[in-house]
Formats: sequence, C-alpha cells, structure tokens
Amino acid sequence: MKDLKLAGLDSERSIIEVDGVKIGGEEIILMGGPCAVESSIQMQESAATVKKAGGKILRGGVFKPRTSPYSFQGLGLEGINYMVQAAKEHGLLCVTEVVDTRSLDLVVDKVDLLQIGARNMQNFELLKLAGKVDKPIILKRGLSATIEEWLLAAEYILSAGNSHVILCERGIRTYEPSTRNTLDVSAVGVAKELSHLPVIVDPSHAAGRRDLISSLSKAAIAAGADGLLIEMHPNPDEAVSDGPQSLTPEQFLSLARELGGVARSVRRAFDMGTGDSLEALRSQIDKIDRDIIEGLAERMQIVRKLSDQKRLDRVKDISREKEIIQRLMTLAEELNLPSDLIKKIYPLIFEYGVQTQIKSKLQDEKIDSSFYNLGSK
Ligand SMILES: C=C(O[C@@H]1C=C(C(=O)O)C=C[C@H]1O)C(=O)O
Repeated sequence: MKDLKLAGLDSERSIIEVDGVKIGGEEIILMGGPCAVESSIQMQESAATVKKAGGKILRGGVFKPRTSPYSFQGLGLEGINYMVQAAKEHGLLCVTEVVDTRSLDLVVDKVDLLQIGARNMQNFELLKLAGKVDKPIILKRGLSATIEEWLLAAEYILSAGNSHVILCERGIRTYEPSTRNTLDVSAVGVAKELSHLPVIVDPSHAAGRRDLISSLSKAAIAAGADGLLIEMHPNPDEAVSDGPQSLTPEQFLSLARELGGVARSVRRAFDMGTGDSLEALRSQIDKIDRDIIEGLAERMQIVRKLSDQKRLDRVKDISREKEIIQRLMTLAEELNLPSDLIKKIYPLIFEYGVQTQIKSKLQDEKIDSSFYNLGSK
C-alpha cells in the first residue's frame, strides 16, 4: 500500500511499552472501564474490578463526542482527576479520548495513553498534534473508514513524530441493524498484515449490546488482537452513557477468566488477574484443570481411533512416544515448566492410550468373531 512509509509492515512488529505494560507483545492486554467518567466512586470501583480481572489499563471518557447534542457531554477535567486517581491507587494505566486540540492539551500530561475516537479518525489537525506528543495514541477505526484510510490516519501521527500508535477496530457501519456496528474481525488480520502496529479490539462499541461481548472478545483474540478495550460499569443500568453495552463487574471478571483459555489456545499470554483472594485463584485453577481434562479426553478419543490402523502387536510404538516426549520437554523448557514433569506424566498417558487401543481392538475382534460364528452356523 503506497504512502504507508512508517505504518507499513516492517521487519519487526512494534511493541508499545508504557510503564512495563507491553502492547503488541506476547501478552494480550485487557483494558476496561466505563464509557463516561461519572464520579470518583464509580472510577474507584471500576479500577478495582479491572485490576482484579488482570487488566492493565483503565478507560473512561471525559469529553464525549455524542451523537445527540442533548446527551451527556462528559465531566471534563474534573472527571480526569477521578480516573487518574483511581488508576494510580490500583496500579493501572489510564486512557481517555481527546476530541480536539484543546482537550488534548488539557489531558496530555495527566493520562498514560490518549485515544482518538472513530469520529475523529480523519481529524487531520488532531492527528498531527497527536504526532507531536510523547504519549501512545489508541487510534480507533472510523465508522466508515477503509483499512487503508485507517492506516493513513496512523501515518499522520507517525509522520509527525510519534511512533507509538495502537490501532483499534471498533466495528464499522453496515446495513445490519441488529448490532450497533459490525465488528470487522478480519480487519485485525488485514491491519497486522499491512502494518507493524499493534491492533486491539473494542467489542463494546461494535456490538452495542452486552450479550455479545464475550463471544466477540474471544473472536478478537482468535483473530490475533493484541488487546481488548471493554466497557464495564459498576451499575450499567444507571450509566449515563452506553449502559446497554457495558458489562457488570461480575461479567467482566468472569469474561477475563474465560479469555485466558482462548489466549492459551492461540499461544498468547493473558493475565487473568490474581483477584488476590484464595477463592479467585482457586477458581482460575479449576478452570485450567477442566481444560486439561477435556484436552485429555479428546486426546484419548483420537488415540482410540488409531487402533483401526494397527495390528494388535504393534499398538505400542516406542519411537513415537520418545519423539513426543522430546518435543514436549523442549516446549516445557520454553514455558518455564520443569521438563522432567513431562517424563513423569507422559508414560502414564501413553499407557492408558495403549490400553484403550488394545481394548478397542479386542472389542472389534469379538464383534468380528461373533459375526463369523453366526455366519458359520
Ligand atoms: C497413539 C499411538 O499409540 C500409542 C500411544 C501413544 C500416545 O498416546 O500418544 C503413542 C504411541 C503409541 O505407543 C500412536 O502410535 O501414535
């Protein structure tokens, strides 16, 4: 794509690091918080939930570009202070949207990241100014922007001198009215193919309804997203904006736990939070144990199928077993797991695998012979 001189794919992907939080690295970063900052207590509760869920960045809008001029327009600077304070107390970073050059000037020294929203994606003066600041910019894709236009908007920021741009897919306008926008999952892959910049997904604005947030978040991770920006409110029914698409704190926490499993399946890291309580940690362990047993059950079913292709005296295959152990020991080392654990666990798994194949063969033979006996009568 021409003119993507700085945003275009480089030899290396960009990792944007803010106070130890790396966006675009191995870990998928969770960001959450209400659409609009409403009060100090609301931000304190939101920050506590984001932290507990393993999130790294607190979001909250104080300048709201609303569709209607009569909708709540945001608390401005008063709101920023509530968010900054809550983020600080909970060890989180914070991000807010800037809507014009004035709002950018007002918040740039207070927050850790700035967001340029969908409606301002082609506000070129704002993009140029964002290129002059020393803060990462989350650049949302415009409502009807092509991927090329989105990347060119990023190019404006990059070419003005700020190399810290994070792309955010938040749904585009289509003819489909059942969701607020249509999440363009393929945009994640396309943007990552064309550009070295990290790509995150905001499923909340895409869907406009909380019942879809979980599945869209999972889809985003599977599609390669480097982070998720999810709306969550301590009491969505009373939210001044976007209540219907905001998760409750409980939903946010349980979603974070589920996302860990999806991230694992695509070989990405995901912090499911410590939740700091024994109960929260045990619930994470329970979830992983379930994944392990389900994986083992699936493995056993496949192993069993292999029996059709082997002679009874060839069921055990030592060279295949050695090859598996070797490969998994290398993987274990990479994942900081003691490799001798593999040597202890796998022979048992193989033993049961061999037994199940033998049983399955014997059963088949019994059926064969009874069939034969029947036929010879
Ligand atoms: C499944 C197989 O049969 C046996 C069971 C194995 C396993 O559980 O992975 C590996 C080798 C064999 O001893 C196979 O041959 O692949």
